[in-house]
Amino acid sequence: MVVCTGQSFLAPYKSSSIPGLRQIFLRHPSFQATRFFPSNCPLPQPSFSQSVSKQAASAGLRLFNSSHRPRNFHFSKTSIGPFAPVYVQLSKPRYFSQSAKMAITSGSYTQKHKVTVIGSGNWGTTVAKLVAENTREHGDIFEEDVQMWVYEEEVTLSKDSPHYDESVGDKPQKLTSVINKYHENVKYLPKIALPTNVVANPSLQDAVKDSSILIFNLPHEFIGNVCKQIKGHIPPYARGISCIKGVTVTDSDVSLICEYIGDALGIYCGALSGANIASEIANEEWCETTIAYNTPPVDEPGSNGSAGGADGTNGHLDARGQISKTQLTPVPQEYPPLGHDVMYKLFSRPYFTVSMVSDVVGVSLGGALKNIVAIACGFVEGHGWNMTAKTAVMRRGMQEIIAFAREFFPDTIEEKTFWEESAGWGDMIVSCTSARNWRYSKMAVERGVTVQEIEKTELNGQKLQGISTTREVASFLRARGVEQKYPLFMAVDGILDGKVKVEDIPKLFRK
Ligand SMILES: NC(=O)C1=CN([C@@H]2O[C@H](COP(=O)(O)OP(=O)(O)OC[C@H]3O[C@@H](n4cnc5c(N)ncnc54)[C@H](O)[C@@H]3O)[C@@H](O)[C@H]2O)C=CC1
Ligand SMILES: O=C(CO)COP(=O)(O)O
Repeated sequence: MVVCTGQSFLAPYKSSSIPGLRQIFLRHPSFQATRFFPSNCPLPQPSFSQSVSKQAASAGLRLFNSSHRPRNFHFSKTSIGPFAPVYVQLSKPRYFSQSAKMAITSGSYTQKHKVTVIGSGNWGTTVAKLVAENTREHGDIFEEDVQMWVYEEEVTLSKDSPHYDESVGDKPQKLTSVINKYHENVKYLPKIALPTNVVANPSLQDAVKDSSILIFNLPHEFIGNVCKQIKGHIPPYARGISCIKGVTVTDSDVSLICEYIGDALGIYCGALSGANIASEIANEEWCETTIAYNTPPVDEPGSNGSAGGADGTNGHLDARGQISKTQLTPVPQEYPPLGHDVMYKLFSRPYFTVSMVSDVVGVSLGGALKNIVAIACGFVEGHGWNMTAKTAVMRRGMQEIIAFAREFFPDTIEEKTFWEESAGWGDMIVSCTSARNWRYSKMAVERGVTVQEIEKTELNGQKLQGISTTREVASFLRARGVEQKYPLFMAVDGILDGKVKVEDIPKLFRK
């Protein structure tokens, strides 16, 4: 970590002093936001950019807005004075660098990361499986066993189940006992063998105890209650990844699930989202995903936990580019440093290609809002229209997702995430052609019943996130008086309510 002040901040970065340094990236929200500059700042906002550009040129460095940075490159965050973060790109991504590998494999860390997956539905169990394969493979970084918290329920194994036991008969059994005995989640991910180091645990507090990495993977409507239960039972330095597709709204505000988790628990939490159908990935069919993780400055190697902002915070920015209210406790130095390289090792599998980025807004909103569009596609197809109508819905839907991101996260949104990442168009396409929200809303229209009824009768406990997300987003937009800007989102809400007909959708777009 290099912290510099005033106009001379580029000097330590000269290529001669840091081998491999060629480019510097400024993270634009902070760059533009005068609030990060104290009143005695010698660099007034308008001239700041020019001044920095000139210095960069004279130092032989290229200077970019951070939204232009290439994919898959690691950026370490440092500060211009105590105010604005800067991303410094070394010529190689860090998780490919020899020194980083050596540091992790040399046995210099006395602690390993313990990993807990919170949730065990269709996707939760699939992620527990792939993560457990990796904790086995990277025994130098992670504890081998992966805890998987299971919302306990009873299941009955039928006579044709390979696990049917005459002595138990058709007596109900606890789902956790069945998972731990047969290494299969017979209810939410049947017929998939789980690694034996996935340990199903019905106690949330016991499952998260001492875990430095928490993977949140359950329907978004349950996250509030789960956070309440685990608050105070996790290490203060824990870090999270949310695989949840949804948002949290009140009438006045919308927040990303990963931010909601971070604020509720006092930790940093990133987001994983992509074109990911759990059953296909569980069968090890190839797919891609996107992980957005903004390594907090306190976790940067060499920061010694003291990457302080001007106001006594530890320099971490929230999803709107403002200094976060959450005061983070650094991951202790006894653990391998928790940044892109470790997260990559935890999730990447030969059949699960991971792209690491730092745009938590794009990744989270893409994953949440495409579920509304998937429901619209199901309605349209159930009505009897085909690919051209669905394409119109997808295009309109993506327009509304981007409009939403621009309206509510104007300082931080990196629109290229929607175009270039699996969490953007990739997820839109798969969700509108083969995922549950699409499939079951199509079925609802075909059968002339509501999607809510189909969820109850056909999904065996699984949830359609698109129903609640549509409701929440529509009510938020209405409360803000901006619903006319989002005709497709509002139409889906109207159809769910029985107030709008599917065949009326095209009328919404006539000028
Ligand atoms: N299934 C998939 O292919 C994918 C799902 N996702 C996302 O992953 C998240 C989790 O979804 P799935 O794993 O598919 O879940 P699911 O829909 O398969 O299962 C529902 C889960 O909710 C749990 N549950 C029920 N009542 C509960 C309560 N009161 N408190 C806590 N948990 C309760 C059930 O035990 C079960 O584990 C969602 O946000 C979804 O959008 C993301 C990518 C792929
Ligand atoms: O998010 C998903 C695909 O990327 C899964 O969506 P469903 O919840 O509609 O199955």
